[in-house]
Amino acid sequence: MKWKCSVIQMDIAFGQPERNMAVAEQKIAAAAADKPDVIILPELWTTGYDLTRLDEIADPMAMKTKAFISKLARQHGVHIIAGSVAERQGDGTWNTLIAFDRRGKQVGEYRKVHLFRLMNEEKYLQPGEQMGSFALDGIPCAGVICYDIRFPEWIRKHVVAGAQVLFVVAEWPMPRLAHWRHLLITRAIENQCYVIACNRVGSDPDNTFAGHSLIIDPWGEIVAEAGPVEETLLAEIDLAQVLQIRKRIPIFSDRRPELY
Ligand SMILES: O=C(O)CCC(=O)C(=O)O
Repeated sequence: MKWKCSVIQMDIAFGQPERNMAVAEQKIAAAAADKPDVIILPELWTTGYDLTRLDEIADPMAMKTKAFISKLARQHGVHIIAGSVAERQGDGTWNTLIAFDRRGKQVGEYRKVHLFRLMNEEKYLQPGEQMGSFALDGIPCAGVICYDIRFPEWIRKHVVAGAQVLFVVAEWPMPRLAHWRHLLITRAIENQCYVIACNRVGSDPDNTFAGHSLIIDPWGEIVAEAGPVEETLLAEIDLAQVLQIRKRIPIFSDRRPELY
């Protein structure tokens, strides 16, 4: 099976969900003209890192964002990994990835497990406790968020559970661009999976973000890479490559987890 993937590397207006949703709607419609199978948005694309105003701007149970993305997925007949949104529930807020299939059915929901202290996430957000596994067209996938890629054991757990495609949504700052690229390439090689990573661009009051969204094959080769400004990255991936590479170097039969 082949998938055409559109990675929407967008700027995000700080703390302005209505405006960001209107921009995303236009970008999704423009991307849909190329008839992709999957569209992916970045982390916290409705609010950005406006953490001190989350009480006001987070989406209760992510209901509004879910209804909005479900409609767009159905309308354009495309799977949408709708980045992550600030999801309010009770007294807590989570940084939550949501995934919809091309019929508009929600197939995945993942609350960021590793909160990033350097950007004060732990002061304003609750950590998730569950894995981010889901399936699209019968292909096992996983979705993780930004800082999560620094935890190889967390990604490995998803791959051991079956994931062949790893979606990464991020607001990764420019000063650590080299880490972003090396970590993503390494996660693809060591897990023999596709990595489809969407980062934002632009700035907020504290950070400038790196862009450089990436599509990486299970051999670790870069299929497509964006630059540091807004763009929609489009590339086709051949999912058969995952099993071919896993057969050629059978790390999942050779690993010795009883010793680790
Ligand atoms: O790990 C990093 O350097 C960046 C992580 C990050 O920006 C995030 O998780 O939001």
